[in-house]
Amino acid sequence: MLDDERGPLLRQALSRLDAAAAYLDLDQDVAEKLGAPRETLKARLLIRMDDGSRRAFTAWRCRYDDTRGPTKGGIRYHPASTMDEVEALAFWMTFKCAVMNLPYGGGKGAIRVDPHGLSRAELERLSRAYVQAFAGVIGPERDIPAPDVYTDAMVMGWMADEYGSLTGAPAPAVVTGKPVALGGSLGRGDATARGGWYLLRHLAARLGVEDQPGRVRRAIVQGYGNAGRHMARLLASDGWTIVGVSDSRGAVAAPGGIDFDALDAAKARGGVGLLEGPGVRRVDPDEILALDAELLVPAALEEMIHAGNVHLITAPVVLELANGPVTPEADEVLTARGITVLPDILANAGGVTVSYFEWVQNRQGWYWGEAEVHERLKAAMEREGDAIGDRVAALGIDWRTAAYVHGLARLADAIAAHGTQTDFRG
Ligand SMILES: NC(=O)c1ccc[n+]([C@@H]2O[C@H](COP(=O)([O-])OP(=O)(O)OC[C@H]3O[C@@H](n4cnc5c(N)ncnc54)[C@H](O)[C@@H]3O)[C@@H](O)[C@H]2O)c1
Repeated sequence: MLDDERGPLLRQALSRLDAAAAYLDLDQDVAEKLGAPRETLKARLLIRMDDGSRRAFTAWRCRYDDTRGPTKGGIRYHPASTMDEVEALAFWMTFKCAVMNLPYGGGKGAIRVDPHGLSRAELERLSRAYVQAFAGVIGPERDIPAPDVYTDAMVMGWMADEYGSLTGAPAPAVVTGKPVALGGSLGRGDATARGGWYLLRHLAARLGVEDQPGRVRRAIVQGYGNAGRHMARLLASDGWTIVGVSDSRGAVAAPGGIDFDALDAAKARGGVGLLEGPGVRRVDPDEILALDAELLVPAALEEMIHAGNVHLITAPVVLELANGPVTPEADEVLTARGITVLPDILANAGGVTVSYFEWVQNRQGWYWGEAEVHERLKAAMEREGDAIGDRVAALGIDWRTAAYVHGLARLADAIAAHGTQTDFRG
């Protein structure tokens, strides 16, 4: 194995694999196969800017493991993206798909770019250039991208269109998270948050945060973006009071709850920190972690909760809508303090689950109503939440380790089912 080629973020992600492996009787083949990505391709995307100049952007696509099916994972547009980050995210996708029992392996992609600095036409040219560069890797049966940070349905629509042009026929199943008009699934827009919300509602009694007469349930949402915004509204619809929110530009505390229309207007004007209203006060982003609350939802980026700020958290339950928002050191602190962390590979798996539904609908050419999508998502979250909860109880371990054990058991079964190991042993 090419250990030295793995970056720090991927190594950190792999430490979760080692922790889970201790609870399973695994063949050596499993560690060897999952210890590094199957392939990571890098390209230099050269596009024409609106002013006539040409600019190059670095891009990657990683297919981490495809034992359980075609690789699946989003594409991120971010100025700080690295190959290491892409590979760590692809590793998480491998486990997330296994945890949810989706017939997929894990992949991920990125372009190192600040999309806010590009015009819409430049963004479209860049997105199409990405598909041109990686057209030999992606495909409905091989590797299926989706949106991630700073990419959305519009970007996926361009990508599906470009792939169709290159191959000579429309192929909607090549990406998920498309606009509904181009074969996207109803219910995909809020699927990540909705999946986390279904999971929380189902496990609420087990976690001690069920609705009870006279009980106030307060939540903090770190990262008021795609996932965080939907989550805040879903929680509020269930009687939760949202007492703090943040984005990359600021944060507010609102002990009496938040007016979401005013918050969206503030976000559109330049960030949630611009929200004003009775009892609302602007605070430093980390300060919201210290607010009195029963639930903290990290929904921004990786490593936002670390050794330097974990001590601020008082909420007894943390639900990870972001990928990798808690560093392993911070995670240890939370576990030692008895705080329950519902891990990313379960808690934010609603997005990829509805992406799977979208792919199934595209392949069938048969489209489901929104209620059917919600019902199937709810069933999937509850089924895997219960199965992981059972491992927590049986093994006396935290939810993250139990989720990894759950996913790893399925991956190990698939690796064994390929059958070759016995051919070479007596
Ligand atoms: N959208 C999905 O379907 C989906 C699915 C699974 C996981 N996720 C994960 O959820 C996270 C958020 O994704 P998204 O699609 O909502 O992206 P997004 O870009 O819509 O939202 C990210 C939000 O985080 C905020 N943010 C950035 N830096 C911050 C900081 N330092 N402090 C506070 N807030 C900060 C941004 O301002 C933005 O509001 C990512 O980790 C992503 O990988 C998203």
